[in-house]
Amino acid sequence: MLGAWLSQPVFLCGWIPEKCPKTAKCAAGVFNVCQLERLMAHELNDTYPVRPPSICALLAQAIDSAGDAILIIDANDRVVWANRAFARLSGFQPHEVIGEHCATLRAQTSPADCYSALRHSQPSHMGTWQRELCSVRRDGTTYIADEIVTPLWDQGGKLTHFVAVLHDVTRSKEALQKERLLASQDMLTGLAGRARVTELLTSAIAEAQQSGRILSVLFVDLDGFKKINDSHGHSVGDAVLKAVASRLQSVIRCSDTVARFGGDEFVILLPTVASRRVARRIGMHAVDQLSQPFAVGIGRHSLSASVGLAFFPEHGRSSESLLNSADEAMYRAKRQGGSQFQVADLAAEPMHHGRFREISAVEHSADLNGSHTDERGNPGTLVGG
Ligand SMILES: Nc1nc2c(ncn2[C@@H]2O[C@H](COP(=O)(O)OP(=O)(O)OP(=O)(O)O)[C@@H](O)[C@H]2O)c(=O)[nH]1
Repeated sequence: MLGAWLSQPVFLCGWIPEKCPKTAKCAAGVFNVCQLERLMAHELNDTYPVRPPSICALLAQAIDSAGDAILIIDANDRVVWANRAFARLSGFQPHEVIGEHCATLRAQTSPADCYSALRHSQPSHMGTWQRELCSVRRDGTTYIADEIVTPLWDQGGKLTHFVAVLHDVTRSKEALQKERLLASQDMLTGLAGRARVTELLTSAIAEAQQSGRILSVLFVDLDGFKKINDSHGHSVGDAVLKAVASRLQSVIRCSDTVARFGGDEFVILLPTVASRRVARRIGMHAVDQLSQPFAVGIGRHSLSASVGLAFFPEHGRSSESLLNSADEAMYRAKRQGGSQFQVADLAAEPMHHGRFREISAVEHSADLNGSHTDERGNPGTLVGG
């Protein structure tokens, strides 16, 4: 890191040619670049017929040409120097920021974001601080930079400056945020996404543990959905997925959640269901709803769904194990011809554990020893409304 070596006088002394009579003294001493330059100009005049190039100028040129933005800030948080990459990143020309307080460059001005405040925090083993900061550009937009801050000390051990090397991470941060949003919300149907429902399930498990209320998860997978895409195109497939989402929402209460887990898979979370019988009824209702033809565009499209149901705690004590159990039951429904509903069955040989995460041996044994219900769903039949 450029910022790191700026504070290393040994590196600068290494520049001194072999003939330098002061090499040993230089290597042992602590000099800043301009002191070193003065020393060399003075001491080497007799040795060298041609004066060496100015180290200050060379370093200034090197730092000015660096790819990452570099700021030098004094101990009172005022900018004393900025390079060209900083101008490209922020839109501020060096003369516009020199003399300014660093807080004027920040999107939010928190005293903790100032450089002088870093003195109170522990630096890394390299003697630097690394942090991520949101700063403001000249045009008012913001950028996020990974910043490595190196302190500079004088000969008396007093902190005089900070060198901040800023690496722009705005794009990767935005991509990550977009990815998170996509995972928390499904853009096509507007339903919760996989990450969101997993989060909700985890907190519902914690609440069910406290309250002892019944919590269940339904895993819904459409049967033969690929055929709709293949025969009528993706846009019809998309419209059918949206219609599936609204039909599934019609079978739940507002305290429940329907999520699109991915592709043609949906999850229904019933965090506080009145009884196991009600949960089974909702599962069968979902099968029934999705077996009614979908009128999309000019055509009517027949579809069906396989649904698996798992209860906390008997079919799993974590979000992953519950989802695995519901998924396993859904696969059993599919293997038996689809368009039906099955309850997770711990007696059956697990076929698909691990699709979300392997159930741990402890968890599985806890499941086997738990109060397993003997209730089963009736495949394909709708009981009640
Ligand atoms: N239109 C559309 N199709 C999607 C989307 N996401 C996934 N798919 C398609 O959904 C299909 C899911 O594959 P499968 O689960 O094998 O489809 P299936 O025909 O229902 O198979 P079974 O589950 O075995 O009955 C694939 O063809 C994907 O291309 C989407 O957002 N829109």
